[in-house]
Amino acid sequence: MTKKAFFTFDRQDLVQWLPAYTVPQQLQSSPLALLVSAEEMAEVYLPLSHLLYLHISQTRSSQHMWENFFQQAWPHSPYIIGITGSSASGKSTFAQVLKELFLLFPEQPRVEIVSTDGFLLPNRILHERGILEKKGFPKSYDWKRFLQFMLEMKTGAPEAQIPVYSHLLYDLVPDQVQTISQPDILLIEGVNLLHPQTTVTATPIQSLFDLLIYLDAEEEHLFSWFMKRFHEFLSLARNAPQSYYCDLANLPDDEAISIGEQAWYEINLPNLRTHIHPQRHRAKLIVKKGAEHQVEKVHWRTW
Ligand SMILES: Nc1ncnc2c1ncn2[C@@H]1O[C@H](COP(=O)(O)OP(=O)(O)OP(=O)(O)O)[C@@H](O)[C@H]1O
Ligand SMILES: CC(C)(CO)[C@@H](O)C(=O)NCCC(=O)O
Repeated sequence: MTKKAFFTFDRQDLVQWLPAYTVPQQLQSSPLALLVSAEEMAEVYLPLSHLLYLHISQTRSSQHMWENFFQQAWPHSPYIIGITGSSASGKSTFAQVLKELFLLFPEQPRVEIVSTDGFLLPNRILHERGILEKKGFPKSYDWKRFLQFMLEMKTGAPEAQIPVYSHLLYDLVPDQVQTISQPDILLIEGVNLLHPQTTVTATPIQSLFDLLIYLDAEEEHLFSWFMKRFHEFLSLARNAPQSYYCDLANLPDDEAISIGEQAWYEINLPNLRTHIHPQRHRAKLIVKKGAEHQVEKVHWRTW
């Protein structure tokens, strides 16, 4: 990484971003408190949310300036944050933590989370195209539909309906949609948000984000987080016969584990190495996590 292109902060630097902080009561009683400690909230996530608050406020004021200049009301458009990184890097958890913190902003914004998993092509089509083993690779998504959704959001559509993916079904959920109605802040999480996509859509998807965040971690940690979650899916599947993981849950442990490892080494790790990690410098904010998910360093792109 070129040093001049990024400001780098160690974890202990982050507290300086807030004049005074305590973990608000609401957060201590939230289900997320089981995952993210009060210390991590106070030392990392509150300072980060303050940084984002400033960025969001600055974007809003510049919008107001242009409204005055053009004498035109801007369409209702959410501030859109992309959260990207490897499978199991903690994107959905990170998005939920940010959402809880954003809800504490004085403006009380409406906040929604969307996963690009909903824009994966259904297994049937992945199978027809012979790319079921490439799930999560750029070519496994319907980017045109994703772009259409982003444009609807940015141009003030009253609501948009998008497909829903289930890890447990390992496919899109039939006849289920997520309805998004004019949020003020939209968090979008997915593995391949930084990939240029230039062959698929004329507009690069990155141009529709106000800020892109990359969650970075060593491969060995990502692998262990992936396997831990794989075990969680197996235990959930034991009582869910419709789950993709149900058959795996009934296999001897070592066979099930080797199927999980195969998904990591043959799909997610090649995706990380080929498409995801090499693009990380295109993010505005890179958050480096250590073995226990604790944030260790933060990089802010200066251009
Ligand atoms: N800050 C955190 N502290 C503790 N555990 C965490 C944290 N963030 C994520 N995890 C755990 O790591 C695993 C992966 O997290 P998560 O599901 O958020 O990842 P993801 O990047 O959204 O994955 P995918 O893209 O594959 O859906 C989960 O078991 C989650 O509980
Ligand atoms: C759905 C994605 C791409 C991202 O959430 C990923 O977690 C996934 O399912 N990858 C395919 C390989 C596997 O983990 O089974």
